[in-house]
Amino acid sequence: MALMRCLLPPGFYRTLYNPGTRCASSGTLQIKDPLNFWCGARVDLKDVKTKSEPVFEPATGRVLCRLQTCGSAEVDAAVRNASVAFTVWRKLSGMERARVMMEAARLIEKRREEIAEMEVINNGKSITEARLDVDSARLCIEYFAGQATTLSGQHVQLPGGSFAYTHREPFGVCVGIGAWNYPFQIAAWKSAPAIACGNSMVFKPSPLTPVTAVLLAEIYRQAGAPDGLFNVVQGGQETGSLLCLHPSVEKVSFTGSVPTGKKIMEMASRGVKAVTLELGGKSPLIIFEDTDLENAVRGALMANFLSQGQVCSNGTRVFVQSSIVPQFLKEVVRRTKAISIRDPLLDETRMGALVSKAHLDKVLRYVEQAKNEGAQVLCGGEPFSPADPKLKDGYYMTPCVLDSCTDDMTCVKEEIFGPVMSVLTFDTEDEVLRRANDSDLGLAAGVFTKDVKRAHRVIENLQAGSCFINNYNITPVEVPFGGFKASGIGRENGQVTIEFYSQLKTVVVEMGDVDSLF
Ligand SMILES: NC(=O)c1ccc[n+]([C@@H]2O[C@H](COP(=O)([O-])OP(=O)(O)OC[C@H]3O[C@@H](n4cnc5c(N)ncnc54)[C@H](O)[C@@H]3O)[C@@H](O)[C@H]2O)c1
Repeated sequence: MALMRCLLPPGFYRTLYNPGTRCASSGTLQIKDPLNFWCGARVDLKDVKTKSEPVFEPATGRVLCRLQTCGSAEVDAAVRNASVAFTVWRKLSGMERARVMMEAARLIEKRREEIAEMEVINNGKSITEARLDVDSARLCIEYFAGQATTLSGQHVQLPGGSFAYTHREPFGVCVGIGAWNYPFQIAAWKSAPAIACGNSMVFKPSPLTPVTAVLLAEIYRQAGAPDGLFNVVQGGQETGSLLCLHPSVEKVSFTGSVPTGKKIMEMASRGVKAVTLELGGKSPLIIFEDTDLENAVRGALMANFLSQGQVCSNGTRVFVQSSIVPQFLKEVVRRTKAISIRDPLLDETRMGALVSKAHLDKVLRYVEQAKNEGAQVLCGGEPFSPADPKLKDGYYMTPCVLDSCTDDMTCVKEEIFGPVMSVLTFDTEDEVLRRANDSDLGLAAGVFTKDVKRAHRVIENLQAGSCFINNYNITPVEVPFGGFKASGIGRENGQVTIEFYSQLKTVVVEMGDVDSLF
């Protein structure tokens, strides 16, 4: 196995993460920086005139490090490095690529706890969820390692013994741009299909959560990937734009909000580059009166409160059939009030901190606006200070259930991206379908009912890319994930994703003479 070839002198790393002294409590863990990575190593920009900005630990509000953001020279260096890696990587067989990917998956498993802890201190989610995110990243890399070995084309017989064949080729340098809610997982969900197909990647995490993508870069490198196969450049909008507009970039895969997705598409269109867009949602969850109420309540909680409600596919418009509304609300509120909000690094914590102070304030404003527009707060929706004094400056709020919601309210129309469930009542199937589809977004949807015919009929008529029957927010890596309407273009995970990270070449082979008209 190749050791990481560090092009920088020792001593560039400021605070070394030391598992020997690990103390799983917020406010104590240190991150290792710098966080940029290309040429097979972390790159320190401290001598380069570059912008820097603070990175916070949401659980405590403490500054974790200062982020060194990349300008055009750094983006260009990373893209050039990725171009060089591409020339090597594309020539490997699927089996050879798979071997590196499987080794990366093994290293992720070995470092699971460390990666999960880094995710927690940078994102604020509970360690239990962060571990599952790391597992999802590993599984995705394993899955696409398998896909790499099966990439194949089609043989088409033509008249006179002539024939054609097709095969899938990589694009070249792909750019990945990530959101802050699943930092490590997004980096894996984008890089795994990309490199399985023979591409290289330059990845830009959100500036709010820059810490863990670089761990993935180190892991790929340690697993034997060539220098430059997976690079990390840090920064915000400006760095992202430089990546999208770079002439050597062939494809952009983006996860984030709808307004940014539109800008990405516009920039990519200038170079007629392929795009994958994984954007926002305002998804409906429909609960019929014949449902198993216990499961429906569990489903509604999973659809709203994972990752402090900061999940794109969340079913935040919960439509409940009139006859079961009282029982449903009673049980949902009881369980929501019982959610344990504590230090996210503790195993027993079920809800941690929101990603930033600004985002917390935005979510709280949505709750205020909902009240002003006539919604009734059944529980939560307030800033929260956990008992532990070191968490007093963290970004916590109590999970909120809103009743008496109507379709025209802002909380029902806009993606809040926080722990806020809006409950709406309905009477008939036709009515709920019309209301559920009344959105520009179409990421996900769910239905709870014991009637199997109704379940399929409703799903068939829902305008959403990722649908669930009698469960919610289940995302196995074997299953494609992505949205309809303004929620996106393309898919992540599942076999079909190979099509979004490769291009089809057709070759026509003449076995006879050329039949010329001239
Ligand atoms: N569909 C999905 O799979 C999925 C998954 C996670 C999050 N999301 C969505 O992401 C959003 C929350 O994430 P966010 O706040 O980080 O989104 P965002 O759109 O603000 O930012 C996403 C990324 O884009 C970068 N960026 C911003 N402006 C850019 C520009 N002009 N050019 C290039 N890059 C630019 C940011 O730095 C960040 O890395 C929510 O809407 C959520 O639904 C979708």
